[in-house]
Amino acid sequence: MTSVLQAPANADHVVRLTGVHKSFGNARRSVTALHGIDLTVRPGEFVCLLGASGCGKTTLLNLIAGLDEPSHGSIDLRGSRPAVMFQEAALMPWLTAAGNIELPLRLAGVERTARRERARELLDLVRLGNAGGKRPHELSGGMRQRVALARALASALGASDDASATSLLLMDEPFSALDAITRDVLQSELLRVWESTGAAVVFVTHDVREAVRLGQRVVLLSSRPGRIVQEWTADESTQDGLDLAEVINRRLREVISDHASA
Ligand SMILES: Nc1ncnc2c1ncn2[C@@H]1O[C@H](COP(=O)(O)OP(=O)(O)OP(=O)(O)O)[C@@H](O)[C@H]1O
Repeated sequence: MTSVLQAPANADHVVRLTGVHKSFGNARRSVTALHGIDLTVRPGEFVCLLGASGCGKTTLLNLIAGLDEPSHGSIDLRGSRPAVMFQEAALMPWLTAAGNIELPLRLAGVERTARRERARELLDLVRLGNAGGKRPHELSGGMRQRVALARALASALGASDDASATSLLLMDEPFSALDAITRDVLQSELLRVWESTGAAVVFVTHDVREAVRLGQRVVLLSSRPGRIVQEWTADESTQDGLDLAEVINRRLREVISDHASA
């Protein structure tokens, strides 16, 4: 059975996946990307999905975003459609930074003064208060991703000052194309923005250190098909004096070598 449900208003989650399975292709040439995924994300939670290339991270994010449908299983989503942020900022080149942030509000029918005000607030939030009038080609890669983050927040939170804890932001390796220094800065910025908005975040990465730095929970996926093999909480105590990133790295290497020898 396949279903995408709207949860009741008092749900304890922003999204809950139960037995989610996704295959591509037809019966003769079918690829099982995801198998039996059970995952609950609570309001305001920051969850990192970690896995090797091709393990189904993007497929999972697309299903949560409603860009694709599961072959089996259910996705129980609270509130409005989640906002998505990708590796590339994908800004409209003819619009200013402020215009790009206003776009989802415009599409949602928010009136002009309210959306301008909201765009200004969000530009300040991502520390681009002076760059609202610039077009994407005038911005650095890091600045473009800040605009994309503000646009995603506009989409997730709308024009309301009430930064609702029911909103959900999906991020697909948003910093992986940036240099190490810019990535480091944007990771800190994202944590600050997450704390100040209260939105739940599902963040896809193949970088263990990034997952451990950002996530309250790190969920490890295996490959072909993608299954959840283990998950850790950020405050978890580890044995043998290893830090959590090293523990997860070891498990990731085991998962990759199991897959290679299968
Ligand atoms: N539209 C599609 N048609 C056929 N196969 C697909 C399609 N989309 C994804 N797949 C397959 O599903 C599996 C998971 O792909 P997905 O892009 O979700 O992985 P990923 O973990 O996000 O990879 P990466 O980290 O490299 O982006 C892969 O084997 C991929 O080839």
